[in-house]
Amino acid sequence: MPANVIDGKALAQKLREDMTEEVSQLKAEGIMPHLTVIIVGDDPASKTYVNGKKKATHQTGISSDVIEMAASVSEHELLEKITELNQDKTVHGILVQLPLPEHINEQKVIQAISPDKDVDGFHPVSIGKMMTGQDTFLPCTPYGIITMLQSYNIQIEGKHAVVMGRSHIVGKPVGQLLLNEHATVTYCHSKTTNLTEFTGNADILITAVGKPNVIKQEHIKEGAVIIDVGINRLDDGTLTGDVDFPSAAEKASYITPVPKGVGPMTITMLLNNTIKAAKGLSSVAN
Ligand SMILES: Nc1nc2c(c(=O)[nH]1)N[C@@H](CN(C=O)c1ccc(C(=O)N[C@@H](CCC(=O)O)C(=O)O)cc1)CN2
Repeated sequence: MPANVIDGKALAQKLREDMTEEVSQLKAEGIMPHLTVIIVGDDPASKTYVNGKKKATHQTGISSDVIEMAASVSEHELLEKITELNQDKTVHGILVQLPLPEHINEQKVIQAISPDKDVDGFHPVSIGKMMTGQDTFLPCTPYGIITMLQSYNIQIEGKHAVVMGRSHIVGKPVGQLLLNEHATVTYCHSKTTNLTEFTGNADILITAVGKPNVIKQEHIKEGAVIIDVGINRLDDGTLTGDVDFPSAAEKASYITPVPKGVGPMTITMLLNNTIKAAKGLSSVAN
């Protein structure tokens, strides 16, 4: 039987409708959630994602602004801007779009953001809290993946989840969140040998490697849940994931498409985190 397709776009839409309600309630209480996004340089993909964030906040009633900095900006200048935003009580969430130019130390920048405003969930304080199962901002793409699985009533507990990729943004945190939900987690990466031994054993397979169509039907287990985080733009301009969708869909039980799978959930969870930040700040103020 062909797989059920997990419709990330529709789920994101539904969640955003609920968030719009919540934002209007917050506004009625005198709280105006505000997100500030910093983009450095003019990478076209980053610009698209930042525009998506701006549009999504606007549609949900969250106020936002985008600070554009030249690719030549110094690390010091960027850190100063973050310090200024940390002190600004009208700003609830701060996000620095990644990647940054090579002369800027990404970790230093992430660590400069106040953990109270870390809506990306990348600060070591947020990561430490996530690892110890405490309430915190969760990284948006991994959080979106868990939300998708839960919304489709896909069992995580006791399942073997295999994560391909070990980036700070997706691979590592999604494995931790799956572990928090009581999955048995295996990480695979570029140095893993006998990769198909692992992928073929996965009840839940998360691919975040950025290589078009590397996972095919023969690499997966019958009935597996396939979550494709890859966003690969082909020469003809079309987007494709890490998974060969048509062949894998014949064998999987659930599968996410690219586009309109995991992608729309990333920005949705950012909205969720911004609302959470706004609520947190209000309780501090009261
Ligand atoms: N500070 C951050 N930087 C980056 C993050 C992040 O979470 N925080 N993640 C990615 C990029 N990203 C958000 O920033 C992102 C990626 C993909 C999508 C998305 O909706 N994709 C669509 C396709 C869009 C297209 O046509 O290009 C989909 O898959 O349907 C949203 C956000 C790296 N940087």
